[in-house]
Amino acid sequence: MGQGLLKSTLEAGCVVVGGTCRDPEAAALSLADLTREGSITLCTDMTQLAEISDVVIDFTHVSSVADHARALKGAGVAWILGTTGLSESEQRAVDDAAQTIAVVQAANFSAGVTLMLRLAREMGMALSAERFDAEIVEMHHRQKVDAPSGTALAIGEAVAQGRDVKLSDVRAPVREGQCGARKTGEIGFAALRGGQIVGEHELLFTSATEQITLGHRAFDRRVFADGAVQAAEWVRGKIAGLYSMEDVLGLS
Ligand SMILES: NC(=O)C1=CN([C@@H]2O[C@H](COP(=O)(O)OP(=O)(O)OC[C@H]3O[C@@H](n4cnc5c(N)ncnc54)[C@H](OP(=O)(O)O)[C@@H]3O)[C@@H](O)[C@H]2O)C=CC1
Ligand SMILES: O=C(O)C1=N[C@H](C(=O)O)C[C@H](O)C1
Repeated sequence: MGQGLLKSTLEAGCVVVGGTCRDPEAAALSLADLTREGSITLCTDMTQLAEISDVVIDFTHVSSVADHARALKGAGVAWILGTTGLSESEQRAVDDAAQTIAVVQAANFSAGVTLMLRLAREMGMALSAERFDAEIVEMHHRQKVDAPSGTALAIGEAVAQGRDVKLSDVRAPVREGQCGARKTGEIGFAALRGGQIVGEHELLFTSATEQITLGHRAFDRRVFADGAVQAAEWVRGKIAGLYSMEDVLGLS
């Protein structure tokens, strides 16, 4: 995502002042085609990057989230956060930072998935848990490190919200072996991995007599990068708070 974000940001006419990397030499080489030598500052920590930035776009790894929250909150810099797979305590660090700075957090920055979340909420509201079993299937590239995807979990949250329950109370455990019959009201997840699949999500509501599905397929990772840059342009001048891609697209 780093390279795609750099391309999208430059094409949008924003000034890219720098980025973080664990190995500046390797990063400089891989970015050589995209930047003039010395035109961006490669920082080894977020505090350094925050000092020179108005907005930071962050698609990295969960292990960095708490540090990034501290650094950006300390510097008063807006944060566009796309990293997925956060634990409850990492999410608390994000929520805490959002008391001081503007944060746009989305598990998926595409307009299609943003709309899908709204539709999933409405379907959850309309299709009762007693009659319709809700299941979510996602497919991604072989390098993805977290499962289910952040998007799949966000879809699950949206269905649960529509049904006025907490996802943590109804999330089905991973099925394997003698796992027993499906419980009424459960929301189940299945994650498939292979090749270079960009990101596919399907929400299925199945009753005894019919099935309705809602799906999204991303063809190019560019869709996430462009959405994140749109969020970065939108967030400038916003007061502290936790915003979503629905806010950015004016759907909230
Ligand atoms: N919200 C959305 O729309 C989308 C979200 N994502 C999410 O963004 C994140 C990044 O995805 P992707 O770019 O594919 O992942 P990669 O593994 O390709 O890249 C992760 C980057 O994070 C950096 N990094 C910083 N700290 C760590 C660490 N402790 N361990 C590993 N890497 C670290 C690495 O930098 P370096 O090695 O250079 O030091 C690396 O370049 C994931 O959480 C993914 O799910 C992805 C696509 C869309
Ligand atoms: O890691 C990815 O690639 C993606 N991650 C996000 C997720 O976990 O939902 C968004 C998108 O599906 C691609």
